Amino acid sequence: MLGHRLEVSDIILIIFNLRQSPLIVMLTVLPISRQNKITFMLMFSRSRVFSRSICNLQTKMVKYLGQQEAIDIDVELFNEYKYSVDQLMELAGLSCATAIAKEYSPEKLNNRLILICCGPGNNGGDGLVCARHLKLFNYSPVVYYPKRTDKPLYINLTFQCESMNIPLLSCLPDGCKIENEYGLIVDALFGFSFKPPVRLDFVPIIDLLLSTKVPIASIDIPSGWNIEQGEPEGGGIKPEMLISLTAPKLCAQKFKGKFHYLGGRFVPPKLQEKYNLNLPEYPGTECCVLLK
Ligand SMILES: NC(=O)C1=CN([C@@H]2O[C@H](COP(=O)(O)OP(=O)(O)OC[C@H]3O[C@@H](n4cnc5c(N)ncnc54)[C@H](O)[C@@H]3O)[C@@H](O)[C@H]2O)[C@H](O)CC1
Ligand SMILES: [K+]
Repeated sequence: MLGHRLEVSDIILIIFNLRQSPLIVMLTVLPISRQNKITFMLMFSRSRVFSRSICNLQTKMVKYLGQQEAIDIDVELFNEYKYSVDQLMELAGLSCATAIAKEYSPEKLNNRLILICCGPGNNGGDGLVCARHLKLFNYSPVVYYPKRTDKPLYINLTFQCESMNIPLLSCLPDGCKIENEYGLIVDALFGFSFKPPVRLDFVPIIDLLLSTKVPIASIDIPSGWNIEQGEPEGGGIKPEMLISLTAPKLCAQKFKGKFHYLGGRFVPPKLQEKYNLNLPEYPGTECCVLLK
């Protein structure tokens, strides 16, 4: 033990111990030889008290998922836990609308419009649900949904928006109109199944998100970002808000905007444990929680 060389990992362990143990703090100031001091610390760092402190630390850290892991959890929710897409999408979209309402009051938006940009997959579906709930919260959402899906779920979601007098734009408003009339853009273009680079038909809308000064709230993934690495080379969109769903994906570690929320409070405890998600506590009955 006395011959043990002090390595970086040991120093990190000792620092963690400082959080938990007055004994270690004492050791660092006691007038005993440096080598003995290190020996005591190393012994202690391998003790049960230490393991507990590391355990506490780990349970507090929410897990950031890789792309395949996010897909696996999704598949498991549907196949093993028998949820339907509609159920989860409704909860996901509601949590997005709720998080948005927490940070962007109608007064803060000067009662301006909210543009909801919806993509061809489930991320776009979350956007349609979010639009409907924002309308119920007394906002004025406008949907841009360029590549519609003809599955009944999407036909119904679109119909529900239309029947609530939410305008569905057939073409993208020009940049000037957006700056003047819109207070927020919701990016529901691509989620965790996105494979870069952005295909040609979505380049104009991504370009608009790249150049606009209107704040952007991205659902699950800032569209165009690599799910694991984050912003693409040459720069990507810079949302002010990110609402991660189920659990944040790795790219969320690179998010530098103001508000990072977690929504999609539907993961059964057994599934959370299986994937060590370490999800934060949702306050009371809230459907979203602020991570940063
Ligand atoms: N379990 C959950 O966490 C839930 C998440 N939800 C949301 O669903 C998305 C993931 O949905 P998915 O349909 O798998 O994929 P996307 O929405 O990301 O999009 C797929 C769609 O996009 C096209 N596409 C892919 N790459 C490109 C590209 N480079 N250029 C253009 N188009 C592209 C692809 O062809 C498909 O059409 C998740 O992020 C959450 O937002 C559920 O709502 C609830 C359960
Ligand atoms: K998105």
